[in-house]
Amino acid sequence: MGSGKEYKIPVINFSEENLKPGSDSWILTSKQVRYALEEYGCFEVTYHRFTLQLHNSIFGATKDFFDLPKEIKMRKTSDRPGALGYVEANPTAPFCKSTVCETIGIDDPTTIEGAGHFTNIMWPQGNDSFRENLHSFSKLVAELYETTVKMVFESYGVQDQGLLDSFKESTFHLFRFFKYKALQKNEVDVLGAHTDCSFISLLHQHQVKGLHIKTKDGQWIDAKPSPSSFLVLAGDLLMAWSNDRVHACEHDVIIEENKDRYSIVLFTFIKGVIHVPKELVDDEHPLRYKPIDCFGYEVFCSSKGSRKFACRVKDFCGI
Ligand SMILES: O=C(O)CCC(=O)C(=O)O
Ligand SMILES: [Fe+2]
Repeated sequence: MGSGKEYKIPVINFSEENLKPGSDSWILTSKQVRYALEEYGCFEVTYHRFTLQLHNSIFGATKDFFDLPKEIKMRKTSDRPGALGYVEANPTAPFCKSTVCETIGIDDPTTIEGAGHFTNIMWPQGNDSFRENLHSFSKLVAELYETTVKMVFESYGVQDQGLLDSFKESTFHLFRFFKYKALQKNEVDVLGAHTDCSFISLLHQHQVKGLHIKTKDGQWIDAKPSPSSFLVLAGDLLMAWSNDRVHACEHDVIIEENKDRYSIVLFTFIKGVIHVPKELVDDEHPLRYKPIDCFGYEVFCSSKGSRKFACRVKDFCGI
């Protein structure tokens, strides 16, 4: 089939040793990250600080949320333009084509205030364990994001520490829990192939498989769930920032099992405008994108009516 090449999503270990900036193993790991993002638009990352206990407690919290009555889940939690809170299976909705999926968006879960704000709306009487799980888990995933960004900057020779710091300070985190209700036998449910409009998305699945990744030459490969790893996916904004060096990862969720499937995604955006760094523009790679208003792009994507809109980022800000 295709080129006959056997594809496997690259696995990269963010061990303590590999994460010492400047060390040989840091440089090697950064090269692996860049290669994976350019060739696959994604990689699987194992992280020494991520324990089985954290995996179990965050999915416990996810289930607690979805067990709430629908009228509570539907409460408004954000005034941000373009924010989508609770979304239920609706094959005509731009965001959720699946017939069995429900999902909730949580703004800013890495701050105590953000985690507390969401928790208090859903549980006005308080739910300390939910708030704690949400906050500690999302902070850990944000560490993976920050390390990935630092490695990407360095591996492209973007040395401006001010630029890196301002990226870090202006990152906006949007967390999403997903539940796909168990299917009846012989049914198949599909979310719809798409790339994310984020800068980077970090995804974690619970037991039931479903995520598929499309390779550059059009083959689909399974991204199997693992309790100890995350998938790091390049979104449209990273592709644009890299002046098309990084490949935005096209993916889909296809469910074939008659068990509930849970997944969690941390979508990261940059508040404000980003531009292609000068280090990534040369004769071979002329500038392909105008400066990008990241939230404007998110609103543009959700207003398009379809997640399949081809190469949305080029329509939004391509040159
Ligand atoms: O449920 C999943 O595993 C992924 C969901 C997804 O790709 C998305 O919402 O962008
Ligand atoms: Fe996605």
